[in-house]
Amino acid sequence: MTELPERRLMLVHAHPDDESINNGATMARYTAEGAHVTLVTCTLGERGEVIPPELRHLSGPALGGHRLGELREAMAALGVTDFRLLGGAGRYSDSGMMGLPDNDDPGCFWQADVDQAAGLLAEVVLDVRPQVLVTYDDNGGYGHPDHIQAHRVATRAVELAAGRGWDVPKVYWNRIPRSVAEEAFARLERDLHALPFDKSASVQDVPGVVDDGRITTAVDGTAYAGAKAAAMRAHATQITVADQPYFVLSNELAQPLFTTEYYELVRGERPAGREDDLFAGVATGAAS
Ligand SMILES: CC(=O)N[C@H]1[C@@H](O[C@@H]2[C@H](O)[C@H](O)[C@@H](O)[C@H](O)[C@H]2O)O[C@H](CO)[C@@H](O)[C@@H]1O
Ligand SMILES: [Zn+2]
Repeated sequence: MTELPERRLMLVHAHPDDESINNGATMARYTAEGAHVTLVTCTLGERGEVIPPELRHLSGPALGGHRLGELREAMAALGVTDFRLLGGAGRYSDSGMMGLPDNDDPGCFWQADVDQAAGLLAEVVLDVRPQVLVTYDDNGGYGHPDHIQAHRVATRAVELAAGRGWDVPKVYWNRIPRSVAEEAFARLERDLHALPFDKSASVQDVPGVVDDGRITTAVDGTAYAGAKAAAMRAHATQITVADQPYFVLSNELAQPLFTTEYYELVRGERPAGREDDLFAGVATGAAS
């Protein structure tokens, strides 16, 4: 077995694109600093909408394979080489937005047996032995069934791995401090006229916004802003990125592109003040 670097970060996401939107700068920074970054994506996003008219023919079952290609391109932009589909490509399909009949598809992630899926993820945890794992909060950030399920499966996988030889020292949820979101949207209102977008989202539309007091960690990824934007652009069916740090999803509502990425520590000793490093306070060391 090859020896892994001393610092190992694992991220668990629902669809191809979530990793770049939420953690692109973090992934690029830690990869550049020599940490091992492992991404596990739970579905291929087969039920996504397609933004560019010239790609609209990809809507439907073929979209999953195309989005896997987008994911590969995004990982190349971030320098991440270890990215995996939970249970293998196509094991769990995209469940669609909450409340749609798609949620009842027996093969979709929302219908997955959580313990079974967590067992598959625990195998990856035991393989990588991360000191840090990042996922969504219990509402999946914004209530999408695949995001909620990713939270549940990741949380259960950490429990299973702890009983099988690897206790993940730190688990974080993706967050954005309310004051930062409000300031960014105020700036967006001033900049909107110069953007290729007509409408702006609002703070309430952004996943994971919480009061500043819940934020434990801010990772400054400013130096990796270009890599994050390139990774988001790689997901061209889902995201349109402006020349300035703003983007839209298929709902065409502009929102800020953050290059300082924020987290809430939910497993591990909560720091007295705000951390600037996900690995703060953990013993690191090679794993083999
Ligand atoms: C960022 C994210 O989680 N995207 C999901 C989401 O896509 C949204 C959905 O199509 C919604 O109807 C649109 O208004 C919104 O703009 C989209 O971002 O859900 C998709 C279907 O489950 C999923 O494929 C996509 O990755
Ligand atoms: Zn998603």
